[in-house]
Amino acid sequence: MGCSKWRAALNLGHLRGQSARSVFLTMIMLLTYLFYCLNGFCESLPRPVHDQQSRHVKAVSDRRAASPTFSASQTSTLQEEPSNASFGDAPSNNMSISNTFGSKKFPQAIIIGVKKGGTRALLEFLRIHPDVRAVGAEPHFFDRFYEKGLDWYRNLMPRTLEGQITMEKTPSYFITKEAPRRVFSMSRHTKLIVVVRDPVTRAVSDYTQTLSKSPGLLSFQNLAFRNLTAGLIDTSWSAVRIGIYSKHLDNWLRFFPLSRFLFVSGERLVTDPAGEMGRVQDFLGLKRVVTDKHFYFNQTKGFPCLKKPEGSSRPRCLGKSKGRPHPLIPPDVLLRLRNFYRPFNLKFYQITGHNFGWD
Ligand SMILES: Nc1ncnc2c1ncn2[C@@H]1O[C@H](COP(=O)(O)OS(=O)(=O)O)[C@@H](OP(=O)(O)O)[C@H]1O
Repeated sequence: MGCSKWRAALNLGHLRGQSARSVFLTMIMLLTYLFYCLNGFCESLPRPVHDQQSRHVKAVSDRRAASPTFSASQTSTLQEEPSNASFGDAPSNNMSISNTFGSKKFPQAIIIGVKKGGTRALLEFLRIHPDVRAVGAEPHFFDRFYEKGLDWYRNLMPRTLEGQITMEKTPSYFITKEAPRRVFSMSRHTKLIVVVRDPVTRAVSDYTQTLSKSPGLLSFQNLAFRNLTAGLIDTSWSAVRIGIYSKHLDNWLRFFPLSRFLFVSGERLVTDPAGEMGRVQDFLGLKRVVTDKHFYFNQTKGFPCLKKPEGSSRPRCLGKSKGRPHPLIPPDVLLRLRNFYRPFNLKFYQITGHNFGWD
């Protein structure tokens, strides 16, 4: 009898010991996760900018607690210093808000345009690269939110580790008059990427987007022409104006040398994404990690898609608003528009030293 009681007691003790061990292990796991999150590693997925704005308040208090350390993590070409100290409380160099797991830095490279050029595709393709970290949403700092200040802007950026490049894309920067001066003030060394696409197709794509939001919109030709019978193009319509690339580029060239730009062909980004990504990675001083192994052509979508996008192990194409069918525009309307753009295109080819083949 004594023996069986002891055996039962021993079994129970064994069970209690096991459950205590699993509670202990769970606690350890929870604590590790908590520590991991506190250090910003739960933030790897892109958040809407507004969400990030609300976190700004917390970040300001974080910053007060953390002593800023100069980031020696970047290579010499990518290490930046804002050249203009006139921004009220703006930092005098790219001091980083650092912790053990990286720090937030100003972007060393920005995709500044053009709207409907293929900017989202380029950013998503770049994000596969382990040395690139980018904001998912468009920050619109240099056009809409400039008064919020550089600290606000930097705080939107993801944390980067040594050797990683911070990036963002906001296609409207390319046509914003004040943007070149503002970007220059942040850093004269910022690398500028412009994805350009045939301005006629781009205009139709732009129109398609507006039409999807306002179904009662006037026809393309009604908006594109000041006088339809005389064939006078309405350059005040943004869908037309954005495509005058040479004019917008002139504005940027007053601040940045041509060597600071990379012009990516929106057409080649579709027909040869790996080839175009090779040029982009070279320009950014990155190892050519993103190659043809990362892409496959999705027949249904009619566009290249990623085999393994950032943070996922499954293939993924861009959303429905990217690569959607365009309404049919009368050929004579397109021809007139093409004739309108020709001299501007030629000037653009001349400046950039690259014939994009739109004419
Ligand atoms: N891989 C892939 N998948 C889908 N779409 C692709 C891709 N590569 C380039 N494109 C072209 O990108 C066009 C949208 O350009 P943007 O991303 O610059 O648009 S936006 O300015 O951010 O709204 C979009 O324009 P539309 O075809 O008019 O929808 C596409 O032609």
